[in-house]
Amino acid sequence: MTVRFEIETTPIEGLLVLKRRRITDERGHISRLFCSDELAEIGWRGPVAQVNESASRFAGTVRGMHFQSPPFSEIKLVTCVAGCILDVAIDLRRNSPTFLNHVAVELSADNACSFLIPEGFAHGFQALTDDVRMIYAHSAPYHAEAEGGLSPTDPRLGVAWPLPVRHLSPRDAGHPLLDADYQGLAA
Ligand SMILES: Cc1cn([C@H]2C[C@H](O)[C@@H](COP(=O)(O)OP(=O)(O)O[C@H]3O[C@H](C)C(=O)[C@H](O)[C@H]3O)O2)c(=O)[nH]c1=O
Repeated sequence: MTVRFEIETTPIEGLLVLKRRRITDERGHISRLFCSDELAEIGWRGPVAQVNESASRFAGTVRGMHFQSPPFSEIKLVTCVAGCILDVAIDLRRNSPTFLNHVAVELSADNACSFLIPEGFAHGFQALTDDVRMIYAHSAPYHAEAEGGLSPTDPRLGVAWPLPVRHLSPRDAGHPLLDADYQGLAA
């Protein structure tokens, strides 16, 4: 039973939305971004290997769709601490009944929600406001050689970005479209 988070399931097994319970007083509030005890109950095995933060200056910016291949597959806990984004996770697990399906959730500083994304998923987001700030907890360290990416505008993925896609990095703009026999990631 989690105390610090309300857990919301999604149509994809293992992919969860965590709403942080805030402790408020006249000064403002405090909430827990990560809790190993509580997250162990819902799939986060092992330590936090790395925490990243990123800033996206302009609404419309899309970053993604990124993943690390085995043996560096990672669980991600994605949190928006300023502004608002549409966050998207795509199931790349080779034998999953929801293979290549995705879930999109709005994360914002105001709604206090984070996205818990298991191993075997690609992740990306679109900034819906200017001046978005993100915090990521990763269960595995960054390994550039294991990094992979899918095109965020691949029609086969069918992600409905709310705003015109802007400010893609050259790398993200260059991800190839999926070919018909794409097999996804092994467990
Ligand atoms: C993630 C990472 C990146 N880098 C280097 C690699 C590039 O030279 C540079 C920018 O990386 P990238 O363009 O992948 O950054 P984002 O597009 O913000 O990617 C991030 O946002 C998407 C949505 C994600 O899901 C990724 O997990 C996360 O990496 O930082 C590092 O040195 N260490 C790291 O841990």
